[in-house]
Amino acid sequence: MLSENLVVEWITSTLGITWGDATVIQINSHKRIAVNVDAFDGELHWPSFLDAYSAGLRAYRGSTSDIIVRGAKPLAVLVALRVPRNFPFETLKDFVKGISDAAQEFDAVYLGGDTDIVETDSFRAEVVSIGALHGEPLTRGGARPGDLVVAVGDFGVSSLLYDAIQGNTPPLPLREVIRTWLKPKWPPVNKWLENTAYVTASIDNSDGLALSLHYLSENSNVRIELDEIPIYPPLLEHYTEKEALERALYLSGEEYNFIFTIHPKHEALLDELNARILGRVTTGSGVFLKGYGPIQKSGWISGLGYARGSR
Ligand SMILES: Nc1ncnc2c1ncn2[C@@H]1O[C@H](COP(=O)(O)OP(=O)(O)OP(=O)(O)O)[C@@H](O)[C@H]1O
Ligand SMILES: Cc1ncc(C[n+]2csc(CCOP(=O)(O)O)c2C)c(N)n1
Ligand SMILES: [Mg+2]
Repeated sequence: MLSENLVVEWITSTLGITWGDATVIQINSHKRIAVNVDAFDGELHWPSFLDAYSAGLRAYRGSTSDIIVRGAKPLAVLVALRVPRNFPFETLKDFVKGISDAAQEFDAVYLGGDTDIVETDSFRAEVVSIGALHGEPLTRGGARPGDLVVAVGDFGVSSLLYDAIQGNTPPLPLREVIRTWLKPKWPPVNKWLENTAYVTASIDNSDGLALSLHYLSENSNVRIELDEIPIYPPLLEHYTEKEALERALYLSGEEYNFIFTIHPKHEALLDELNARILGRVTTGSGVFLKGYGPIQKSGWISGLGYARGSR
């Protein structure tokens, strides 16, 4: 049986592709662009509570998050669509408007794309996001001992939402949870782009907090020691503290929180970036939380669901 990590490990090692968020292309000695493609799949990324317009916003932001987290300013987007023949046209229009409006927030141009109409009932959009780099591109590999580990927003919204729609929680103000889930937890983007020179490493939380922290730790060859996790407060109302913590760590993908590292002499910037200190980078390996111990390398792996990662 196939899983994302099995396939991606084979492709990247066979073709010599560097594992990471968006890829960077050097245009000439002083110009670089960042490019990312991300699929928005009707089965995997479009839960029933999501209206078509919001799905379009998310499809754009899911792809564009990867270029912003590398320090690039969004410039343009291309979208390939695979649409079932019996798909409601109005729903499709709303989806495309969502993408277009999300791009407009950054003055990014919707340049073009491709459309296939198919007989099956599976909808899919591939979103290519292109951005301009004005400084050095950020990677997952630049964290150094002594740096602060920081993040924007709370973790675990997805876990609460998926449990609630399956009827596994007591009734909750779902609208509010969905609104929080829809918002990418990025720093104010202009402030972020002005200050990427002070950031040493970065990643966005698409596959869960624990996996994201392990990727930072492994790529930077450092140990991460955390003092606290910003848990989405409603989780603490519905689960025990340990359960809420583990949900935030291991079941928290698709939230797009920016997680990054920064030298402590730039701590004053954190307010402007809406970021909170979770802990510190030290020498060694692994990810640890005070009072909890080692954090497992576990999160969302396509094909396995929420599972332990090998990579
Ligand atoms: N089909 C593919 N061909 C070539 N490279 C791929 C393919 N699928 C994934 N990769 C590469 O593998 C790495 C991991 O991919 P993945 O999609 O998990 O990136 P990510 O940024 O972690 O994901 P997300 O879309 O959740 O933000 C990336 O460097 C990506 O470019
Ligand atoms: C029913 C249900 N359960 C769980 C999830 C969670 N989920 C789906 S894709 C993904 C990671 C981001 O995708 P990608 O890595 O492809 O960008 C996550 C966390 C869901 N959407 N629906
Ligand atoms: Mg990513």
